[in-house]
Amino acid sequence: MKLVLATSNKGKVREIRELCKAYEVVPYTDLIEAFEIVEDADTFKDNALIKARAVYEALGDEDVVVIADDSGISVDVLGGAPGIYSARYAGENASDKENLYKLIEDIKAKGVTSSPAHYTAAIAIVTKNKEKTVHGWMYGTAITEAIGDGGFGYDPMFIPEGFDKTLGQLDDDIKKELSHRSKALRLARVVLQTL
Ligand SMILES: O=c1nc[nH]c2c1ncn2[C@H]1C[C@H](O)[C@@H](COP(=O)(O)OP(=O)(O)OP(=O)(O)O)O1
Ligand SMILES: [Mg+2]
Repeated sequence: MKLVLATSNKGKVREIRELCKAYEVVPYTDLIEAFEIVEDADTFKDNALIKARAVYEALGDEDVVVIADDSGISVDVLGGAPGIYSARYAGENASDKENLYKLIEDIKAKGVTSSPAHYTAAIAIVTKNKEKTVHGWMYGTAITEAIGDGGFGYDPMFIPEGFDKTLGQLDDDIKKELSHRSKALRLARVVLQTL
């Protein structure tokens, strides 16, 4: 079965491919022109559904299976920010680096050098007559330094629980075991088997 990913994030495509080896995983931008999808819901789940539905409809092939991931980081000392706003924390078209450095500065402004934090991933699966969502979480510590260049997004400032290095430094295989996205995709694979 072919899975079409409703994302334009290359880091997600790489990770989802690695975690869904039994499927042919194709970003929707390989099939049709990229278009803007307004992610204006107030939960990860509803934003994932918005993306998956938008791509399902745009493809115009009722037999296709579309998967979307909406995810983000929540920092305790910031009351859970940036959460669903993670991708636009430093502004509408902010880069990963701009978002990362803004988060570091905002944690520092609280007078601390680290804070408990967690990542959330909601995965939506949309196909003919069916919409399903699953979630996964990864807990750890957000630090006020960026170390390493592995992963993507906020990974250089995130130390997963039980480790003393950031996801920027740790091997990809470790993130693959523990991540919010891996956990959600494990559940998504169960749903896919029922299609
Ligand atoms: O494993 C992760 N490691 C580091 N950072 C991460 C991760 N997972 C999500 N994040 C951050 C990146 C982005 O700032 C936001 C996701 O925003 P989100 O809207 O879901 O994705 P996006 O706009 O990059 O791509 P798209 O919407 O096309 O799927 O959270
Ligand atoms: Mg997005």
